[in-house]
Amino acid sequence: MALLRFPDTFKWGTATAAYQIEGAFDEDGRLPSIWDTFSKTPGKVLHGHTGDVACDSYHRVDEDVRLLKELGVKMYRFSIAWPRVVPQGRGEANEKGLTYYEELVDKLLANGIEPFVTLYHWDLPQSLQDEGGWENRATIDAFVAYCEAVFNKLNGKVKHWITLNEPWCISILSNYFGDHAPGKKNLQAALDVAHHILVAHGKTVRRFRELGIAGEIGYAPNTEWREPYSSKAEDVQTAALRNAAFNEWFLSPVLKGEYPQLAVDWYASKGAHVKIVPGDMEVISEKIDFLGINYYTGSLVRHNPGNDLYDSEEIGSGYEKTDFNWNIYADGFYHVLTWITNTYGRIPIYITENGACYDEPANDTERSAYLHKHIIALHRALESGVDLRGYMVWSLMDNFEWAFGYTKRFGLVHVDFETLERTPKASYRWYKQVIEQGGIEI
Ligand SMILES: N=NNCCOCCOc1ccc(-c2cn(C[C@@H]3NC[C@@H](O)[C@H]3O)nn2)cc1
Repeated sequence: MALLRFPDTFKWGTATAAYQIEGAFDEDGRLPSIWDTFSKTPGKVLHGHTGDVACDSYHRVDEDVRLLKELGVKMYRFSIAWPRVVPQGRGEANEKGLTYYEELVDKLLANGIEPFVTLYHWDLPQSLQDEGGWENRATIDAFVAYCEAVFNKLNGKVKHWITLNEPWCISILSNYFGDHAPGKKNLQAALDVAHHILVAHGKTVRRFRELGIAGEIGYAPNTEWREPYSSKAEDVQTAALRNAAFNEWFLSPVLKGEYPQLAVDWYASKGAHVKIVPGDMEVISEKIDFLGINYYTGSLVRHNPGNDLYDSEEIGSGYEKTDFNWNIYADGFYHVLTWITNTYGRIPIYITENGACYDEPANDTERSAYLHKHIIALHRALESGVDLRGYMVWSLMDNFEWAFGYTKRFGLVHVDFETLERTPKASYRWYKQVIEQGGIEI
């Protein structure tokens, strides 16, 4: 057996998000988010599950920090709930909300764990949604003001900041497919949301620099990798379109100041357009310090007119799948990372999410096998010149997996949602060893 070692500077971590783990949905001044509304709307979330209690992490900071310490991670990515910090969405900040996060950060630092903060992980204050949410450009400045309140509270303690998590999910999944909050099914609305969150990202980066906040700022798009089923022109074109619409749509505006023309033209053929105000693209492409990349899956695709928004069909057969019914496609991880570097130039990259859903604890060796495959792909990318700085497993613990509620388990730690008891899984022990040895056996 050989050890695939990562550089000593490479940071191993894990990740969670506020609405998925905190609970305490109405405590200490928190007001509803769009996910409180969505999860309480019949038929939106499996079994009517909500984030009211979740993993009760709001009340179990010491227990969760202990799990992180024992795991041996050097960084922990979590998100800050806007509805706790500025409950009305704009206006007065809630000191109890800010203090909760300061205490969490202090406990992480006291345990030698670097906090990696996500400012927006989907929990938009409902009061802003009542005014149009991200479809309304006014929400952009509300977001910048919320971020400024957090920057000022945690400046000097938090050194890595992420503006948005998975802009594709925030915009397309939530406003075209309607699977996530607020559950709209309108392509123009989805493109409006996508553009406004990108402007909000850029304005926040600009404010971060103006305020002279310590540390680095980036953002975390989710990526997938689509390969053409055949060398037929229509299949090659379809794969290019899927990669443009999923990956480039949220990378090119930030890293090149332009939308991918292939997808712009495709959406125009569907009657949808990006409403760019002069100056927007310069704001969106305000230089970032690092890129967070989330990767889970990919597939072959082929041309299939009318099958979906992109006249495409994903080929699922022939791949092992996780319990999320996603292909296990580790080569796609290598391809997307090298493609990013070749397309946009060398930029520091943290893997801000990679992980697998296996619902039965007995299948947890499958989770370790998934991680093993993807860490090999990561090492290949590193060896190929990708500037990889760290890797965070999604997720530290089983949690509220959005429209699937508590039925889909991504955690290294099992959570009994009746008792809230945490139990490290075999994959927790496997990952602990990876961290200790700084790499994996092959
Ligand atoms: N109605 N038709 N729908 C068709 C459209 O579905 C096609 C694809 O849908 C998707 C795509 C991607 C996801 C997803 C989930 N995670 C895991 C979370 N990441 C952030 C963190 O919070 C984790 O929980 N990352 N990505 C979900 C659904």
